[in-house]
Amino acid sequence: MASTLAHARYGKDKVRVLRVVRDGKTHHIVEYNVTALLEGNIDTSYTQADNSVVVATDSIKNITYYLAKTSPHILSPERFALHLGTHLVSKYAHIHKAFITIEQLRWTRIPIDAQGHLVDGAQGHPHSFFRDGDDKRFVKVELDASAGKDKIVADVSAGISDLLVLKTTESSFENFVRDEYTTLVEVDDRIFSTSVDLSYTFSRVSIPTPSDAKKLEFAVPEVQAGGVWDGDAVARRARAVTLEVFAGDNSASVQATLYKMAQRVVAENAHVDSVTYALPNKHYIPVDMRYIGVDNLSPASAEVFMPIAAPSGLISATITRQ
Ligand SMILES: O=c1[nH]c(=O)c2[nH]c(=O)[nH]c2[nH]1
Repeated sequence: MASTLAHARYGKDKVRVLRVVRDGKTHHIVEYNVTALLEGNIDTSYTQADNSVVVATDSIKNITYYLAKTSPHILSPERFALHLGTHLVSKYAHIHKAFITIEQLRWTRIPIDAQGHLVDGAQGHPHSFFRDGDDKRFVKVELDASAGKDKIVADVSAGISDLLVLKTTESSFENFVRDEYTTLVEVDDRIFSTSVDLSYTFSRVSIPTPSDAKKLEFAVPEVQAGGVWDGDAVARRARAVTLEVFAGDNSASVQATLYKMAQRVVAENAHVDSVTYALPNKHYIPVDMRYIGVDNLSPASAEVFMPIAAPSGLISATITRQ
């Protein structure tokens, strides 16, 4: 037969889990969409209908829920992904790699003061939450145990998607190439809106061998809260930097603003090796009202805009530590 199985990977997608952690009257929650995929000596399940090498995707789902119940790392998506992946490659002799993706949905405490009133900046209710944004935090972990179950290494990247922002001034776009195809006019003042996709890559970590495949604890000191790459702290800083630069930059272009954001993420996170941003330029076009004698086109008088769903620009770049 003139074909061969070049690559095989399988597992469970969209495992939805909400976990409550009760700390007295204060409750913590996380909501995750988990993808857990496996590679290893599984080729015969494709080529010879040999299911003896298949850990059912239903079992992979069950393991995800079991660890959501028992893992001490559940509140951190980076650590939970490392734990889940480590468990999978440790437990099954013929599984050499695990690919875990976790998307975390936002749940923020409702800011209620001691009198029960909604107050901006109040500490937050102990057990009531609201969705305060459509942006998601995500984590991607690749666990590789192919050098041996005692030599597991993990590549971890994480980031933010769908963080929608808009500013109404301090954005321009001038001095671009002008030729026979150019119709865009130069503007020194425009709306700038984008839906930020940001991902950053951490330096590789080694996972200490779990002494028993069922053992749930594993310690990766650099990954713990306060460690050299504490995923929660990096995610918080990356989101803050993105919003700060977006708001504060007098933008010459999406490209120039993106570069400033990425430089700061690298500068402020010692163990982030590289940062990639993908920024759609979500165009808002001032409506031409000259037909009725109204100026809505010059930057100072433009007040009514038409959001353009498509096409959009798409500006991306990766910035690495030197
Ligand atoms: O910030 C921008 N970068 C571009 O590359 C571009 N191209 C375009 O038409 N408008 C813009 N804006």
